[in-house]
Amino acid sequence: MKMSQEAKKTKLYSSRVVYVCDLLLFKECDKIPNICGRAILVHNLIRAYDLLSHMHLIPSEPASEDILLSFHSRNYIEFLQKVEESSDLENHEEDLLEFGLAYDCPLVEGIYKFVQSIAGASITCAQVLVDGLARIAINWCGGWHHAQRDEAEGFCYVNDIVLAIHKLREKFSRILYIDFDLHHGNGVENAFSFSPHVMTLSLHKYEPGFYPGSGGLSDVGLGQGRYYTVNVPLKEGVRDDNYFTIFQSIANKVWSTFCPNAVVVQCGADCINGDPACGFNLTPRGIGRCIENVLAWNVPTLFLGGGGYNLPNTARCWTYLTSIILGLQITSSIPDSNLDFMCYSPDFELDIVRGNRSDLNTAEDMKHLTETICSEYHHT
Ligand SMILES: CC1(C)CN(C2CCCC2)C(=O)N1c1ccccc1/C=C/C(=O)NO
Ligand SMILES: [Zn+2]
Repeated sequence: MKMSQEAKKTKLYSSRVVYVCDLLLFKECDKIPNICGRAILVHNLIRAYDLLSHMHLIPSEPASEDILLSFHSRNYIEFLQKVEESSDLENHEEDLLEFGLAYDCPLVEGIYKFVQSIAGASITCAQVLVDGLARIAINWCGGWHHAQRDEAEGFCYVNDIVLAIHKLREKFSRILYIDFDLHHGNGVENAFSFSPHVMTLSLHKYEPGFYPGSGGLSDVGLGQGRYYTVNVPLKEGVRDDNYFTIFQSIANKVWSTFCPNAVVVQCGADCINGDPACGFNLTPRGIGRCIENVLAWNVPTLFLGGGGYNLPNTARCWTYLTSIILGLQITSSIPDSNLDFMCYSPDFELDIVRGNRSDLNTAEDMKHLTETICSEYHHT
């Protein structure tokens, strides 16, 4: 049967990697406190390594009110719209607090437009995967995993991940969410804790008093979703080999039992050595090995950003991960054509080496975690 032009075009894209390239989005993303300037730094480094020419660049569409309401409450969304219009914020004090817009989620200028833009980028990527226009999509401005249905949390104002997974559910029946961020992906886990269609797997630092405090080993999901929530609580200082070994064991078990037909990966870079969050002792190569495992599954996959407070290191990490996703070898010396070249001093190297701090996760800890988690499947 002769292939139509449209089908040929779609066929062509299906092996492609789509990358959200939108200067307006980068500008909005740079409004987020603590990571101001990060979005364009990441993009500039990816461009300096000439990786853009290997990807299909797409602009981002802002999310409509209806799409935002597919997860967030009407109260929360209408409050964001109201606050954007009003100039006198004084008498909104208690409302701001009620919707989490304080402390680590201070009000940002034009907050509703900001939320539409941030959410829209990940949803645009999900739409590309649903339409079969590509097998892989990347949005380093996404990954805001703490936002809850009716409030901002942990400097996440909108849960773009939940909205993107909701969009993917239009076509895919079993979606695996993997969260490599240093912090537990509580917002995404909460949204799907009752669902057997979305399995959430989060590896994170877990110790008394460490934010957000959820994501313990016994946190396995609820009701129909029991055993579709997987948490890997780790002590501080974890290194590449321990991390990759436990990820590989769990990921392969999840692959063979859950058989996902789509994957969403949150690549928060605050787990990398040198981040001020100072939690784990990983390097981009360690995370790179984990995503190589995911890429080998060959199912539609969406890659998102997340935390990452050492801005040059976050740019190094996500540029390296982009090269892994593209299957390209890139040099470790930062191209001096890069606009922000001086940010990468004193080494001007892409590689981030691990620190000397010890890995508090003992071999017994890792064995216990692996056995407990991998044995869970006898119940289902
Ligand atoms: C204020 C920032 C966002 C910045 N920050 C950096 C700056 C210095 C050390 C780590 C935090 O720990 N923060 C937080 C504060 C309160 C609640 C959550 C977070 C972070 C969440 C996160 O990264 N999720 O993936
Ligand atoms: Zn984080």
